[in-house]
Amino acid sequence: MIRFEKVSVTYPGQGRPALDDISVDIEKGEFVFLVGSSGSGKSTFLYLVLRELRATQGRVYVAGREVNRLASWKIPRHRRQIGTVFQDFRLLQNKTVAENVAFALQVIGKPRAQIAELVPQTLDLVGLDGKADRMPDELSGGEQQRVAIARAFVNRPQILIADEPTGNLDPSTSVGIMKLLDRINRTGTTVLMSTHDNSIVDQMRKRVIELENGHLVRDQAQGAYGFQN
Ligand SMILES: Nc1ncnc2c1ncn2[C@@H]1O[C@H](COP(=O)(O)OP(=O)(O)OP(=O)(O)O)[C@@H](O)[C@H]1O
Repeated sequence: MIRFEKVSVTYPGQGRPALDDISVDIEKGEFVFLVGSSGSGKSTFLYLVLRELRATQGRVYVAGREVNRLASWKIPRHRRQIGTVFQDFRLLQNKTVAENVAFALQVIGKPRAQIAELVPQTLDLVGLDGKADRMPDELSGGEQQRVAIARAFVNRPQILIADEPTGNLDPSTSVGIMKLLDRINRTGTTVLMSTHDNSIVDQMRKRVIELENGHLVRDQAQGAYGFQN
């Protein structure tokens, strides 16, 4: 589903590459944690998948397409198959919960009847039934993140990218968010999540890819946050 072949990225004016000769293969339906200290290259990795950024060298394939070579008019369609969730939720503050989720479908031209069906269904899935008419600032952080996940998932993307999704949440709320991401993964969605949260990585025991100064230093099935034999 996601394949990096000898990928390097050097930002303009930087001597040292942010990613250096990364090769990795992520299969459809996998759940992968991307870990590493600040500046190790995690966001750069995610930006490549989204084609927010192009590799300086090497090839990035997403769902069978080499994204570096995508014509610019094809990029929106490419991004449509990837749902994204961020640490800071990024909800539209002047729209209700249901409107935030519906908006993701409106911008891609989904018919009204389909939106009316998918939005409540997805709010139900993320545990927000009954909160459809609330405004984002009337919700807890965990609930806001659930809205963001509903918005990312409502179009049933093949891939869900979560960049530090629990970074602003307390530990017990984070556990609920992880259960939800796990449930989404079980529907067949490939989940790629960057995190600094060692207890979550240790609890989930999923594949762990660790970056250090732009190098891939560990790729371990059912791994922990720090290396353990
Ligand atoms: N737009 C940019 N221009 C120049 N250098 C950049 C740019 N974005 C990132 N970098 C550099 O690339 C390296 C990797 O950064 P990246 O943001 O991918 O790390 P990260 O692992 O996501 O860090 P964090 O955990 O703090 O989000 C760092 O050395 C960073 O300073």
